[in-house]
Amino acid sequence: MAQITLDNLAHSYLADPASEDDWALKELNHTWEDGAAYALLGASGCGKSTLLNIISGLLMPSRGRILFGEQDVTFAPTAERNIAQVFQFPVVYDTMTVRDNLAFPLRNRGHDEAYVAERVGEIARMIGMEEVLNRKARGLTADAKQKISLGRGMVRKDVNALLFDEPLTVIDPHMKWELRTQLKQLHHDFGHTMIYVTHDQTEALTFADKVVVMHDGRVVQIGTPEELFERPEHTFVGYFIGSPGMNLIPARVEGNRAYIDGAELALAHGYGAVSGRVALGVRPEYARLSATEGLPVKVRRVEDVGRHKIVRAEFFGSEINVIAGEGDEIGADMTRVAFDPAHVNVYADDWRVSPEEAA
Ligand SMILES: Nc1ncnc2c1ncn2[C@@H]1O[C@H](COP(=O)(O)OP(=O)(O)OP(=O)(O)O)[C@@H](O)[C@H]1O
Repeated sequence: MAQITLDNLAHSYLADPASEDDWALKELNHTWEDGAAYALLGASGCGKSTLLNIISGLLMPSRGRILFGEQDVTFAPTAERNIAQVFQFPVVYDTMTVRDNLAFPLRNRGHDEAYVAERVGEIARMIGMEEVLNRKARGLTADAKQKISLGRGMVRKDVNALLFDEPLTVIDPHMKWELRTQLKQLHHDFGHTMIYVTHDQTEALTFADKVVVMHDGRVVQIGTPEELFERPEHTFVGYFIGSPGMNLIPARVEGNRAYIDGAELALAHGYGAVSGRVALGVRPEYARLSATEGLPVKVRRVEDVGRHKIVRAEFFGSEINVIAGEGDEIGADMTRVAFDPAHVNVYADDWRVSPEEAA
């Protein structure tokens, strides 16, 4: 297992990049801790595969270095990096049995048969394939084959890192949850450094210790699921994570006051002079409708989604979402919305502004 350091890393697919937009991966400095589980999360085209391919050695970066531990592997081929990879679609040997597929990476490294048998047994148990170890992979469902790919990716204990590129794409929805849970358990048991690429926030948040959120070729935040929820560093994180995402309310901020179209709101913290395109970010979970308190709002629609209600409303000409409890009555007198001040974030030009006392 190794710590992975990305040092001034950047990549452009163009020979002669001129503007910011020409960089598929904008400059990135970060150390991925040894043994941690990371998810790389972002919308299609944001640069996830570019970063993963640089880490795996399929792509040489235009700038910067990548280190595994102390070793500079920037220009080392994939085979020399000692990593295991699991891709979107299963990569299995159809003519081999499930057992031989799982054993392949170990035999390849010259492990003795006793160790191979023990380890294959352990992995088969974890992916629930003990009963089919002697079957040929041919004829198994796509789900089962992808489980073999996952098992094969995890069979070696001595890899520097395990890289997953949207590995649950072909998995039946009802099995996704189960496999994700198993992966988390495997990570817990074996302590591999894992990097898991996905555009699905649920996958990212349930799998990872730390989520790396990418937007437009840039890493906009690296944080625990809780940090991403409570303190999105960029409006994209607020919008992309959460269902519905964070409300963004254009405002003017002076000290510990915010002004929305002339209406005044007290903030929990003081801010310096905030300039640029300023907005308040409030998650729907931290907004509540009231008959007496808060600023005026017009309820447009209430969606009952089972565990809670999503209220779609109009607030100073824009849409605002509020999450209400399952049993909450949304009466006609609910014409105000109040925010929990401790959970209001301030943004300037899309980046979160730190409160003065915390700066
Ligand atoms: N081989 C390539 N040549 C030129 N441009 C590329 C190449 N591969 C990717 N790009 C561009 O680089 C940007 C980042 O793409 P990348 O595939 O890394 O994103 P992604 O987040 O992995 O997307 P997806 O989830 O759709 O795979 C995109 O604008 C894409 O069009």
